[in-house]
Amino acid sequence: MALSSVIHKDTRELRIHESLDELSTDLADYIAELSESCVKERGFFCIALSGGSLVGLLRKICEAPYNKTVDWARWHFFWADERVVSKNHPDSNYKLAKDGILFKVPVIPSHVHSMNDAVSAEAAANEYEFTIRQLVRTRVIDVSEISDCPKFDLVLLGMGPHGHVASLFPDHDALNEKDEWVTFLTDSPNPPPERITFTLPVINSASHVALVVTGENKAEAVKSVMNGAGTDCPSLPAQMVRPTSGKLVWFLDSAAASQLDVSSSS
Ligand SMILES: O=C(O)[C@H](O)[C@@H](O)[C@H](O)[C@H](O)COP(=O)(O)O
Repeated sequence: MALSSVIHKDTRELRIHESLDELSTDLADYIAELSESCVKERGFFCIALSGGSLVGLLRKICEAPYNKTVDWARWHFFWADERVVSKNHPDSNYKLAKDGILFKVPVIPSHVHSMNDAVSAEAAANEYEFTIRQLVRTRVIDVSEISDCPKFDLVLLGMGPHGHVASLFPDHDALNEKDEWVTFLTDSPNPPPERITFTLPVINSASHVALVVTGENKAEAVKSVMNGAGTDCPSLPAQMVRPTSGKLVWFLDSAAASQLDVSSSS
């Protein structure tokens, strides 16, 4: 598989691909390797998904050889964010993952930790945090040595054209949430207005975070994030994603990377 270029920007790794097919294969390789090492080390692989184009780019991990070689029975699925709609609604991130991934590979139904769609956003957020707390207590989910936050093995995020990640939008109060692991919003600038989301402390406590960003309309935000200094940048939530002790990888296509200076590529 031809990896177009790998760039290191301080602690971030950028993997830039000429085609979406290459990107999807590299993403599958990356996740399969991570799953293997986490299962060997801890017996589980805890992965949190977001919505959007990311899910389509996970298609290769559902195909040969990964559909047979990955130890799916050890996977636990979570959502980094969810829209407050019923699970069979076209806007549901659970439905997106169910149709795009969960139907295609041998997952264990009790390992699929989706959010409750039958209660209010607030109740569903509280319930989800409670579920995560139980799984931290039993060490299905690892715990951060630095905070008492859950340490997901992998949090997969997309990024909106204005730099939002999960359901953390530019200049929104949810970016300031330091105590809760899961929060909710009723005024999302993108429809639907009600959403549930991991908070930044949880995202930044993960042992691996991958941002999967494609398309020309993301190029400017990608450039701003890469050139921005510091993480105190509520106008650009993606810049606030900097795992405390974990690894951060950006999977980009050449359109999303088109405004970057790639002269330092290796
Ligand atoms: O439910 C959501 O809205 C998503 O989790 C959101 O954070 C998404 O990942 C970005 O908006 C990027 O989406 P695209 O890749 O489709 O642009």
